[in-house]
Amino acid sequence: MAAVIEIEGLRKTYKGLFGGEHRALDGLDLSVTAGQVHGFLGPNGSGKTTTLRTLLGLIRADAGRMVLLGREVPAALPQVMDSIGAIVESPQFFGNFSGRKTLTLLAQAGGVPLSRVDAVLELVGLTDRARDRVKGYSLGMRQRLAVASALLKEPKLLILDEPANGLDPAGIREMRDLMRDLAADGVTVVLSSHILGEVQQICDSVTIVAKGRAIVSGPVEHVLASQDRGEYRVRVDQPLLAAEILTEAGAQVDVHEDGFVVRDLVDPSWITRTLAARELFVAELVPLRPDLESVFLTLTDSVDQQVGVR
Ligand SMILES: Nc1ncnc2c1ncn2[C@@H]1O[C@H](COP(=O)(O)OP(=O)(O)OP(=O)(O)O)[C@@H](O)[C@H]1O
Repeated sequence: MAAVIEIEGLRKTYKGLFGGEHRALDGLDLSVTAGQVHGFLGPNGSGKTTTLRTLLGLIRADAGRMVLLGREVPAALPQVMDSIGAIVESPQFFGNFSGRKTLTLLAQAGGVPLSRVDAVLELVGLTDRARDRVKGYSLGMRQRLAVASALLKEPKLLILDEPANGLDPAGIREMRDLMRDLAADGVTVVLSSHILGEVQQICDSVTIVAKGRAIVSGPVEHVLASQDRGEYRVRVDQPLLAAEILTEAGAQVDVHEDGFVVRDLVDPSWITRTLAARELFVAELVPLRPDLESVFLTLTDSVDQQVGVR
């Protein structure tokens, strides 16, 4: 599959008013394949917005290479911009205009056929409220109106900075369904977020950034598998004795208040066999699979520690 976004070695240092410097991007790499929903994740201040703004030509990088839809940018931005919809800052709408009027004005200004207005209203699920004034819209509806405005040009690539910010669970669910529908229609979606549970459900692939660098990237299941430590939580009568037996037999065991966890295990049946041989019978054996949140915290913490010891 062709890459829709390709970024290599992106660097950006902000210069402060009094001669200070802040390195926001420190050689960042990012690759997004066509037709995917890609999560661009990182803690606050890790460089997500700076990356997206640089990609869209809103700020200038110090170094690095960026390719958008097969064209080198920023040089080719005028040629590719019509194929890209982006929301990198909360768009401001006139509260007294209706959703339809807002989109109609934007369509006219952008030379987009007016038939697109009803199409995008339908896509984002705002048809029923299209005649209402925007000032009566919920935050979720305003977000959907913003997405509708970004979809007017029928973009091949949609870039959204924190689309779920400030939304309640129902709003987040609507946004998630919308992203999936767009991807099913062939639109590549890149969204930055730190609502990781949602990202895990929406995204096909992710890039996790910390301190201006990508620390892991790939399909969600690969990223999760890469951090799988083969852990199993065991519940059994006499947990302390059981933990001792397994440790003596060579297992890595962490004892907790409510039982124990065996790590780095390939075959969980080894636990049941080993304990049964000593007349201890396992009541529960639960694989502990990492989720995106635990992977994110482990990886970004380890970057913090590396920077701390430098
Ligand atoms: N215009 C600016 N001038 C100086 N420093 C800036 C500027 N914009 C961003 N920064 C700094 O650059 C770093 C990266 O910021 P950026 O907004 O790209 O991070 P982010 O990952 O999008 O964070 P968040 O999740 O909080 O939006 C931060 O330390 C931020 O304070």
